[in-house]
Amino acid sequence: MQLSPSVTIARCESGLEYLQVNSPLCQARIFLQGAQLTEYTPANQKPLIWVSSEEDYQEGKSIRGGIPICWPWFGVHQNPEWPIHGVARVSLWRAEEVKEEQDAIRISLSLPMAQVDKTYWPHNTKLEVEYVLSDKQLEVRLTNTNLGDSPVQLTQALHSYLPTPDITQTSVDGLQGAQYIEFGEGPFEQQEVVHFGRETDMVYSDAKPLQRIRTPDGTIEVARENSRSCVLWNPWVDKSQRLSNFADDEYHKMLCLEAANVLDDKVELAAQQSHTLATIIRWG
Ligand SMILES: O=P(O)(O)OC[C@H]1O[C@H](O)[C@H](O)[C@@H](O)[C@@H]1O
Repeated sequence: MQLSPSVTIARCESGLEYLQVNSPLCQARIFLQGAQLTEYTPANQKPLIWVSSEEDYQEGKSIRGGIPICWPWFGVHQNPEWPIHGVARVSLWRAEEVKEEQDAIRISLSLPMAQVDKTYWPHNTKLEVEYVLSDKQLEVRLTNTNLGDSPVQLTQALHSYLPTPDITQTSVDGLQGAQYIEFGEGPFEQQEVVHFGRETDMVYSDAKPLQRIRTPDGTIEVARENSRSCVLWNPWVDKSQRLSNFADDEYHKMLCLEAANVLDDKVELAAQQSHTLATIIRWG
């Protein structure tokens, strides 16, 4: 079904629905499950988003790649039985609006709260995401609004999977000076540009709002708004073997740099207040 001149809605083999953008500005794909973007390629440039070759797009299962939306908690909940990274990434979102402007396509989706089990999220809030897709950059804006009368707290992340032709020749600049915890230890201070040679799972607090990832294919810039924390992840050899929908050697070809609100940077919403977490990703 055609939604606008450049945006159609279609279904993949396993049955999941997605919005497909085929525009002179870019190519992109956003699944309704999780409101998860799995493709963004600006015109005449290389893809900026990575998805596993083993992904089979099953209902109720998180897609390995793209930008999973982790909400209303990031990582393992204090009740370890609850799903890691919350429930938004496996819930069915609703497409709200597609707007084509001269230099960008705006797509917004919302998560109907009826989709969310009240055990996990008993609060009266609204959750929306807007994708702004141009020929230069991808912008993702995740807005929480507290519709209730009492304050609400949450943690969250835009868990961006980014491509590299070779992780051993990839580095991340712009985290120097930030504190991080890793595998439950720390805080440590990031002294240098980050290189990859082992499992990496760093949760940074108070990181600068822009990082540059240098890969043999070029520099990827990842900026954040209303986010002091971010997560840098590569599963390396052993964890790759344990991950769902992930080939054993795929850690060579990806990394995640995730715009987050975690640790001391959790979102605290007073009654009727809104907060927008954003990440902006582009070739530098
Ligand atoms: O396998 P998932 O539930 O998608 O989680 C994938 C990864 O997400 C984040 O980056 C966490 O920091 C990692 O510890 C976790 O392994």
